[in-house]
Amino acid sequence: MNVLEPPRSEAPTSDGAFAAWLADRAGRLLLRVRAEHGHDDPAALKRAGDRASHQLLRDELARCRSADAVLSEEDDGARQVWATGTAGSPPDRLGADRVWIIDPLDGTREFSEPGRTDWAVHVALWQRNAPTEHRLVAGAIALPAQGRTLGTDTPPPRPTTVSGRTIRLAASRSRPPVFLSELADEVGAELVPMGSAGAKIAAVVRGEVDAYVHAGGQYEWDSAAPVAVATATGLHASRIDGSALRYNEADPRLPDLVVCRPELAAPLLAALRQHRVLTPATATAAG
Ligand SMILES: Nc1ncnc2c1ncn2[C@@H]1O[C@H](COP(=O)(O)O)[C@@H](OP(=O)(O)O)[C@H]1O
Ligand SMILES: [Mg+2]
Repeated sequence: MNVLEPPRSEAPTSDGAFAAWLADRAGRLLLRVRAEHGHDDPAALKRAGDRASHQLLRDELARCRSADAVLSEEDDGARQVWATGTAGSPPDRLGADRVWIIDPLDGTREFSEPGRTDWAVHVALWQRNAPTEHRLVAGAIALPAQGRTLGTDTPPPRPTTVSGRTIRLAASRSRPPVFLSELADEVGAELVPMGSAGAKIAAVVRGEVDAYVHAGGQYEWDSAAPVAVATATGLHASRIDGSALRYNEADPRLPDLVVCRPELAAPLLAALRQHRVLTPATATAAG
């Protein structure tokens, strides 16, 4: 879906359309930041992109969804794990009924590299009374450099299965799990290195790859919106042990996941079972 930028006042009322509208707006801003800064100072470009997108998302959420809580990668203390005995008061989001889980710039590294299109903006809505285990009721992935936004308001159709060709398995280009090459050999897959969890899950949604497997570290904001879109499309999404992905937890770490065509879930999870025994799921090739 391509969303033309509407005037500020015309934020959609439905949460799904609002998520897509908001992610798209932040994406357009990031394109401007990238064009204005250039790539001479990648660290400064990353900082500028993170801040600009976070501020836009925060401002619009405060303006249009003021009663809801927010969990953003760029919030101070976002990575804090809350447990009984933790000093201070728990974050608002833990008592809220509706929480927007946002990653203002996923694939920050790729954003700072010229010509790369594998970076994204994630906007998801978690709702306490939702009927699913992940409780994500709306979400959108903006892929600004690809000129598209995928969202739950108009989920793309599930990609058709192409039989007889090699399975394509998307993997982090900078932090792939150590076991991934072996796993790919075992299931007869080729690895497709890519940046950004959102870009990789969007590639599964669009049928450009068949699966995405990650282990070794991530946070809720890295996968919430992409998982909302993937499951709305009918794809499988779980932890690599097959258990449910859960969001708005006291511990925001969500270190591993598998997103794939439904028919690949059983063989991939069976192969992953062996590797989880052999390799701690927290290990990555590059640390
Ligand atoms: N081992 C790890 N620990 C923490 N975060 C990780 C990680 N591996 C990947 N991620 C995060 O997951 C997102 C996708 O990573 P990758 O591009 O390597 O697939 C990135 O988000 P950000 O770009 O928002 O920081 C990255 O920081
Ligand atoms: Mg991220």
